[in-house]
Amino acid sequence: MLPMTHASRAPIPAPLRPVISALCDVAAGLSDTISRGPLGPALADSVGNNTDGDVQKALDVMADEAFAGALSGTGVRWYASEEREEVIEIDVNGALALAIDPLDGSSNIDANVSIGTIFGIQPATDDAEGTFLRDGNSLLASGYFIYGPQTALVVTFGDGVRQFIWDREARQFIEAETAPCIPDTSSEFAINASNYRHWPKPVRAYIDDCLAGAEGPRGKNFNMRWVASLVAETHRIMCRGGIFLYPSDGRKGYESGRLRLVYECAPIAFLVEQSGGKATTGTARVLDQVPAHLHARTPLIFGTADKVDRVATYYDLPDTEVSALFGNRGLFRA
Ligand SMILES: O=P(O)(O)OC[C@H]1O[C@](O)(COP(=O)(O)O)[C@@H](O)[C@@H]1O
Ligand SMILES: [Mg+2]
Ligand SMILES: [Mg+2]
Repeated sequence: MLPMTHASRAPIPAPLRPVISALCDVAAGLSDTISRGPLGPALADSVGNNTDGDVQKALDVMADEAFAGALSGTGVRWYASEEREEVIEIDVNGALALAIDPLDGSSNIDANVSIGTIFGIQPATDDAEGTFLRDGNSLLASGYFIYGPQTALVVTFGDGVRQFIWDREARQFIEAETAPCIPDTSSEFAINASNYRHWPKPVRAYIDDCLAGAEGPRGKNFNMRWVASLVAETHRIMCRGGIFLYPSDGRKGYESGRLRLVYECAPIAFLVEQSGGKATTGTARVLDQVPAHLHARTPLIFGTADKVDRVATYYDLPDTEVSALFGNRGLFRA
């Protein structure tokens, strides 16, 4: 089903309509299944491990198979999924490549907390894997479905961000007149604080300064959120600003953070930039990163532009300054 665009907005670019339509069909079905919770099939059961060693839940596999199975005839040649070791070919004549995190936030399936699907679409080359091992500047579109109190599609085609809400009665995604636009100011940060001891010093110093609130170098109070669903954190930040951090850390396997560049970070970075925000690794723009391999991870810091810029300044500070509790950091108050 093609989502219904708002009268005041441009049509969806013609070459992308079949694939967006297929993604919407699958997402609508997933939304129904997810919303039935314990009345439906067991979605949160562990069914194995993916190539990265992540535990796969039944819904991870169900979503991956549903998306892969819906793409014939949509112009998609290559399908790369977080849940599959290798790229698969859908249609030899297709001109598009789809990277997807079929089910994001799978630790929240059993808890009735918002989860989602993240995707990025780029032109296909003849090289299956090589198509995806390019920087994010080649993205034609990216977006996410959020399965929450509302099921919604938030998407960019490179010309701003658009939002389509799933109308359960009309059984149609209908475009809202307004799309989320990251505000310039916010006092919220999102990070999994249980990893504090593993973080790099600049991140620790940044969070120390937020936690110190009005009595610290920033001279103002902050609030913290952590949903553990990247789509839910992104949606909140798109709607009301703030910053999200999943840095690299000292744990084995987290040297480049947790989140995957191809399936999660680049698509989210494209949306965030199109919404007026910024997305970096802490020191470099996410969309300029070239994945070393299909499942490569990268640190991800995104949100309100000046907050993301501020984190970068902590990476530039001399070691003595980031190590000291507050040091002279009061010199750059909020
Ligand atoms: O459990 P942690 O380490 O806080 O990680 C939470 C992060 O992991 C993720 O769940 C990873 O995505 P998947 O659920 O697709 O593996 C993100 O949605 C979330 O931001
Ligand atoms: Mg994910
Ligand atoms: Mg996933």
